[in-house]
Order: sequence, then structure tokens, then C-alpha cells
Amino acid sequence: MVSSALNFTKMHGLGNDFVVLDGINQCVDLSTAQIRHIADRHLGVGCDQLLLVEAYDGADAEFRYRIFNADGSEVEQCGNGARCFARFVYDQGLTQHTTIPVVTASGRIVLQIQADGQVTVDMGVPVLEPAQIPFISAQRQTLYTLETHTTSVALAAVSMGNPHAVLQVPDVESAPVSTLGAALESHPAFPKRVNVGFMQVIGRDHIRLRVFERGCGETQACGTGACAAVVAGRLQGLLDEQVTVSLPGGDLQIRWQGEGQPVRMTGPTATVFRGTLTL
Ligand SMILES: N[C@H](CCC[C@H](N)C(=O)O)C(=O)O
Repeated sequence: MVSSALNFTKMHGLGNDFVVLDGINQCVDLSTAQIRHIADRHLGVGCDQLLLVEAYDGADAEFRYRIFNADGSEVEQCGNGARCFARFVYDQGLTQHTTIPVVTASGRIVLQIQADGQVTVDMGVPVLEPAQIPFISAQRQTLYTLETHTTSVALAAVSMGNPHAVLQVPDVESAPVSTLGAALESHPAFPKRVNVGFMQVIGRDHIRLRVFERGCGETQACGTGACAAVVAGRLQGLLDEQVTVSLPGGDLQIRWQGEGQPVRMTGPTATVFRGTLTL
């Protein structure tokens, strides 16, 4: 069925912006081309990702949400999107709970709307085995060396449900995010492509981070990228358990107690406007 008119909500998490669609109270059936059109900042609404909220008939969650990058690719996880999902279903009256489990393509996560309006997300246990990231390597290492057409880089590889490469840089402002980020995003060592984080360590409890995201380029913030950067930094002995991650769009609080433990992220959400899409 071709969708004709769809109600949407425009939201963001620290400037990582989303078109959120209620797929429970309206029939949403979008092609990849239609998703790309909606995400286009000149021809459509404009967003980094489109989030589609659906009912889930499992015992341990009442919702699932699907995540599509601006290029139309469907992905496994989105940290800023998870926070906005929680705010959306609560504000829309789709739930009265403030603890909200949700299923995504990478599994079940639990969201907690705090009294101050911030949302805490249990993002699950990071995956470090190369085959599960996926990343092509003979064995797991804390840092890998990867060659591009122009340079050789040291990077960490982490999955938060979605794949991340994390590079340490002396200064995020001068980091080659658009060039090296693009080269690594589609590097053959990452069979499903990869999000590329550029991390500057300020102290054991503070990093600065810029992320060239898979499927949409550099964003103002990346929640799973912030989690992956803290995991990578901690495994290299550079960071403590609780870290403030300063992204261009603002700060996220990330907590990780170490291998086998879940990563917890806390941050804000914003609802900007509501509208009707005509397709
Ligand atoms: N571009 C990501 C999805 C969105 C992640 C990001 N917006 C976040 O907040 O985690 C990927 O292709 O895996």
C-alpha cells in the first residue's frame, strides 16, 4: 500500500535529528526511496534518521522501533533515537510507564524517563569479537591498524548493536572527519560499513567526540558512538567508569563498569514540531 499522508513528529537528541512516525495509529509502508526523500533537507522534512514506532507482541516489550539512516539503510541501534522514542511514546500517550522496554533490530533495551526529563538508556553489553561487529580481523585486539588509500590508522572496533570504529586524535576540531570518516565508513574491513568516531581524551572522566555516521555523514551527536568511544577508551586504560562525552551538539553521560557489563547513557531529548507528510 502506498502511504499518502502521514503524521510525523520532528525530534532531536543533541542535534542528531529524527523524523518519528507512529506506525501504530497509522499505516506506514515506505520504500527506501521515500525514506531518502523524507530525510532530504531540501526536498523533504530533513533528518539524520527516520524512526518508525510499532507495536510489539512479545512478552517483554510493548513496542519495537525501526531505525533508517538518511540513505534509507535500516540499522540495528540508535542511542539518541532511543531517548527520543521514549519521549515520543510517553508524550503521545502510547504508554503511561516511565520505564519503557523496546525491541530494535539488535535486541531489547530498556529506557528510563527521569524526573528532570532526561532519559537513561541501558544500551546493552558492547560486542568486541570481530566477527560479531562485524570487522574482518584474525583475532580480537584493543587497537587494529587499518590502511586506507592515503594513510594508515590505529582504531578500536566496537559494536553497540551497530558497528563503530573509534580513533584517538589530539584535537577533534582539526580531525579529518569528512575525509577519513568517509574512507573508513565504506572500508572493506567492515562488511556492513561502519560509524567512525574521532575521540580526544581531555581527562579520565571527559572526552570530546565527533562522529561520521554510517549512512548519513557527520552528525551533531551520536549516542551509540559515545558509548563505543567510552568502551574503546576504557579498554585502552584511558578512561574511568563515568565519562562526560562532549559532542558538537552537547554532552552525554556514559557509564560503563567494564567487560560483560552494559553501557548506560543519559541525555536529553527535544520535540521540535509536528506535521503531515504528503507522499
Ligand atoms: N548511523 C548509525 C545509526 C544511528 C546512530 C546514531 N544516530 C546514534 O545516536 O546512536 C548506524 O548506521 O549504525
